[in-house]
Amino acid sequence: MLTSILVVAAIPAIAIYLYQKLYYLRFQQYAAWPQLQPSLLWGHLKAMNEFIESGVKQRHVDILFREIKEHLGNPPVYLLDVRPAQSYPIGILCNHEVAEQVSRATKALPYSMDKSPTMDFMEPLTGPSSVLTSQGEEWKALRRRFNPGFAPQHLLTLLPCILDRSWHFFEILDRYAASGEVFSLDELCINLTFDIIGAVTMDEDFRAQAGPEAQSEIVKLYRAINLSYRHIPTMANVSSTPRALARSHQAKFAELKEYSAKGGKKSRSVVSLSLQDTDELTQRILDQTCDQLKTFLFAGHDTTSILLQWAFYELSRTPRALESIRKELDEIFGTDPSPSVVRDALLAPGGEQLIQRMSYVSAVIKETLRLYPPAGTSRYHPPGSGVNVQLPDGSSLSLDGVAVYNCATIIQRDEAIYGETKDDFIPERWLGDTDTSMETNVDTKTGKIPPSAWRPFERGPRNCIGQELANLEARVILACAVRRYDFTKIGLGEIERDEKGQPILNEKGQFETASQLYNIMQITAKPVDGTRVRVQLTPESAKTL
Ligand code: HEM
Repeated sequence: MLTSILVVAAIPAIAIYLYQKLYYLRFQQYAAWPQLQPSLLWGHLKAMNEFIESGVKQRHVDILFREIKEHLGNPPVYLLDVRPAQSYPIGILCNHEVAEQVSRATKALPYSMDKSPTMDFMEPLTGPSSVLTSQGEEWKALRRRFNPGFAPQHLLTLLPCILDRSWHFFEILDRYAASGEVFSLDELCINLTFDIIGAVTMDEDFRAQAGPEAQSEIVKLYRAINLSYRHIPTMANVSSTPRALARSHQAKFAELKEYSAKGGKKSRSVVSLSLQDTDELTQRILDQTCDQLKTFLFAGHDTTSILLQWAFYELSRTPRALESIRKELDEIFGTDPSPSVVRDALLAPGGEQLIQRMSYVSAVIKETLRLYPPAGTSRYHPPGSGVNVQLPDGSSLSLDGVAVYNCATIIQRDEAIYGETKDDFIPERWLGDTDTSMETNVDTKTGKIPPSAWRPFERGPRNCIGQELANLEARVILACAVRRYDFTKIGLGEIERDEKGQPILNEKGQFETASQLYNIMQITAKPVDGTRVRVQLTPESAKTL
């Protein structure tokens, strides 16, 4: 009897305790952060849902984050309390100076802040020991091991391979130009960049562009994995495909063992670098190498293919930019627009210097990655770590316990930096500072754009190891393609025409479009419709046939 009375009496006390605890978590713990009005039970989940419902539901979270930031009056950072959906809140970093403090090395954090557990969703794809998600000394050792494979001088030796793989791409485009068929540029670009990264990582020809019959199993598996992330991945498809990948990689290692035994350790492919100094292929080494291969294969093709799609699309609706890029290429390679002319010049002695002269091409790449960064970084330190950042007003903010996200989509469209043209495709803004390398990226001559306000490859020690490869691929492919083809977007983002069937040029020098092409989240940020296009040979190219 007494026990029952005590239990009944304890209920209000427990309820009050729980209420106070929840009240603290929702309204006090992170009160220093700008944020939407939280609800006691749901934090910001309900409010976020209202934002999701107010627009196209599939849109990429970066677009949603941007809308919330504008709603909040453009603070430099803000908080989304997504507990209990996740055990920690998310901090959206919208200001380049704050983002820079998260990504740079400090005395206390020589490899910058740790990667966030929000990255765990990548594990089925990249494995537990991936260079992308590993931390501390383990990460440093991996990075050191792979750096030689991405040194600028070494990358130039890949030029013949990049050009060779690109040839299939141009052949396929020629076929589509002849048939007039509508096709997915996404599929073509993915297959192209997969073939290139296959050669770089494994010295392999995956024949991704050779059609479903001839494609390597790995290509099909990656496609399946990627699609499984389109919606919430089901355990079945996410867990089985990487296992199959692992089997496939392990078969490769057996070959490699033989290859190494013959003294073939000179290659700088990821697989060779991963196994260098290895005398015995233990299961641990096999597993670790497999994780790195999975990481490089994925990270090395997906993002670059997105860059190409958006670049072709933006050029197709910006006649001024298309004219400028073609003019630059005419000046460098002569007026014959055949890709073979560009290839021959690039492969001839001194060809590398021609790449350095492609300022406008680089500006197009830089501007495309500014508007449509395919990826970002997220970092986390648990409560009590003592990690703070300084906000632009000089105040200090604790990041402890918050998974912070450097939202490049927001940062790279900051009106305070890019002005009223923040949402417009203007490659010219980069002329005079077309260096796409994050290490050497410097202020423009006018000093207007701070280096940290352009961060598609992220910055600091955990920046993208493959950025120079991506830049090289994109420059070579654009240089060969933009004078040969005219792309026309079909469906979403299609150009509007007047009653005479002519495109309508707006005051920004771009063709008006009837709707807007946008990104969705499919691991990275990619165009929603796979970039459906039609392609034609340019009149100059048609003449050379
Ligand atoms: C346009 C193309 C690319 C973009 C926009 C891009 C973007 C990024 C970003 C934002 C990160 C940081 C991710 C994070 O902190 O979670 C990153 C890391 C990484 N990227 Fe890329 N990437 C591109 C191309 C490539 C290529 C071609 C490769 C491989 C050859 C590659 C391999 C990697 C790897 C291995 C990391 C992890 C680096 C580390 O933590 O040390 N990426 N990339």
